[in-house]
Amino acid sequence: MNGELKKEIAEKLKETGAVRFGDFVLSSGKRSSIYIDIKHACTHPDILAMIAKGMKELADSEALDFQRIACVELGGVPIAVALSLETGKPYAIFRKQKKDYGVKDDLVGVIEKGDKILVVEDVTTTGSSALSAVERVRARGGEVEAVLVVVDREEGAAEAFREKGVRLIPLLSLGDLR
Ligand SMILES: O=P(O)(O)OC[C@H]1O[C@H](OP(=O)(O)OP(=O)(O)O)[C@H](O)[C@@H]1O
Ligand SMILES: O=C(O)c1cc(=O)[nH]c(=O)[nH]1
Repeated sequence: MNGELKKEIAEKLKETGAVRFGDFVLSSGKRSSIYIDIKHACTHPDILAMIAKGMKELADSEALDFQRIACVELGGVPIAVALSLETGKPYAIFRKQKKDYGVKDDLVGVIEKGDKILVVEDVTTTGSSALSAVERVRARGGEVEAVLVVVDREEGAAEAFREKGVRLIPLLSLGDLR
């Protein structure tokens, strides 16, 4: 991704109040004095469009080869949808929990055996949420090409993915937003 776009995204995130300071409990149970609210930022169409453009540029510059995009609800959803529009590639969403009515599945969309999948996520801290997508893609016979994340907090996710043989590619790191 070009350096200008990266800077522009970081500035926009700060301007819209996506970088919050306080006392936060994170999804993993860890505490933090900073919280990056990409879900909120993505409600602004100009920021969402920039994120999608940045992810497409990053995927192109890393020569990522994929047929589909996948994510876990909720944070990954607007990103997967926007990147799908930007690339023309279909997306799939893993529910946090399987529904016990209707189609009774944990997947919205399609993942075929042998498909190369790009997993997208809003924020990685431990990486646990995005890893659940990696595991579920693999369980369906898909191959994870990489995980693209808007902000990696650099708190262990890259190592966790490396152990699973997956590359974590961040648009931004926490340090870019302080
Ligand atoms: O890398 P991790 O330690 O898994 O933390 C990051 C995850 O936590 C947040 O989601 P959250 O669990 O708050 O759920 P939500 O998307 O439904 O708000 C965030 O959107 C990531 O998905
Ligand atoms: O780890 C988390 O839950 C988390 C951290 C953060 O900065 N932003 C977010 O949406 N989730």
